[in-house]
Amino acid sequence: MSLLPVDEALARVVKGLGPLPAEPVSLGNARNRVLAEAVSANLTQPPFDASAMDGYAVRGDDVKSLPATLKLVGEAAAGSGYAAKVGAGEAVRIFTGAPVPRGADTVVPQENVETGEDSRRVTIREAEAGRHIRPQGQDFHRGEVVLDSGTVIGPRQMMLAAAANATELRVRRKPKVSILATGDELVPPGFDPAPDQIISSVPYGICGLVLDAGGDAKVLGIAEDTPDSLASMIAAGADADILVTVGGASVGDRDLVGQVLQAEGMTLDFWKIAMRPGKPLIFGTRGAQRILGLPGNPVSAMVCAHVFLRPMLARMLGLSSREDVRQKAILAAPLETNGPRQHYIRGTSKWNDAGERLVSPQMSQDSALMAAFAKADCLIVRPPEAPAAERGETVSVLPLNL
Ligand SMILES: Nc1nc2c(c(=O)[nH]1)N[C@H]1C(S)=C(S)[C@@H](COP(=O)(O)OP(=O)(O)OC[C@H]3O[C@@H](n4cnc5c(N)ncnc54)[C@H](O)[C@@H]3O)O[C@H]1N2
Ligand code: MOO
Repeated sequence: MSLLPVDEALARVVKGLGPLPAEPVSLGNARNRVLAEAVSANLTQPPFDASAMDGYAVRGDDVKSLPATLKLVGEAAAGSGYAAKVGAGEAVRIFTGAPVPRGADTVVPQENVETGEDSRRVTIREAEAGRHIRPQGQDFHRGEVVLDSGTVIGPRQMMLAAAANATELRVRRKPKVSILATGDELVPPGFDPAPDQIISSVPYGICGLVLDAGGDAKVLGIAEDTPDSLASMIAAGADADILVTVGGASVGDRDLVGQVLQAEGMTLDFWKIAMRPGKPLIFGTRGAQRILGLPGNPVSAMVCAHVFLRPMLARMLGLSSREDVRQKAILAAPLETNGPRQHYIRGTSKWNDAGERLVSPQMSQDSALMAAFAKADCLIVRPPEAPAAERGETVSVLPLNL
């Protein structure tokens, strides 16, 4: 029986997933959240015609012929403007950010002005009428949409929202992902493993990926390889939007996850796909909950999370554009003919002078190798039965450092 192709599996995994409801968040906590509603400016910026230089505010008409000696009538500083109107033959000392006083239409930088012994007069040496003023509303106007719904809030967007005086934003609720490891050989990080035990590392990788993708991650712990232990831990993940299990997905006598998930109410959608690594992937639903049963091999689990879990989270956050971020790269070493499964080959890249990505497949593609995987920067995506590829050929890669 031929295995389910990756693209079809992906379509089934994201089917019916849409943006989660909106919730408020204070601006200081908004980093990496996704706007559920557009942000409109609550004020106009700059709120007044502002000086862009330290210098003198004058009337353009008065500096048509230079040098021009003008009467110094006052001062406009940032935060305290000059209340009166600048008249003919007058200049006002002004600082960057200060409101340009009425009557003036030009700021002359102080480098172009001479101040003599008489502190009531200044001589303008060089000037360009109309220069060095930031007009009111040059950045944005009150009521203008400054950030669209669906925008990911980064540092620049936080600054803009603050400038627009929006102190609370409406963002998508974070998708809740609970992560359950399974296997009698596993102990949590920080414990002393017995000779036949290893550290449960995969949940931390999945946790990091979920946080990076804008979700909320909860590591549930480690279930033993018994139906009872699995069932009670699966119950602990009932409130998650997505329950992720790690391990026990294959065909071994202790690989119980698929059966127990179904006994606990999961409707199985698929189990096993044409993917390498990641063949034993399980996917099903339990009410509104999505369940992803990842293979235990660390690289298999993480590659499946990149290919399936990230797009699920993107959909729930209203970020469909993040689903396929494949890029072109040039092979720096040849590749063999591919088998029947879509192969995600771990690769490392260099960039040539033309800015092209040159990718080398890592020596070993064993799906248990975490140290090599941590050094990889992309996955070379090889379709099923792809013919052998020569050095210099163009391939498609999925960047890992998203
Ligand atoms: N006879 C067959 N054997 C296997 C097949 C197969 O088709 N026929 N498929 C292989 C493939 S491909 C994969 S991938 C693995 C997946 O197996 P499971 O999902 O059942 O995973 P486990 O057996 O539980 O573990 C595999 C491996 O990963 C380690 N592991 C598990 N959980 C963690 C964790 N939380 N942190 C770190 N490492 C973990 C576990 O100790 C094993 O070494 O099956 C192949 N076998
Ligand atoms: O599919 Mo397994 O994930 O090849 O190692």
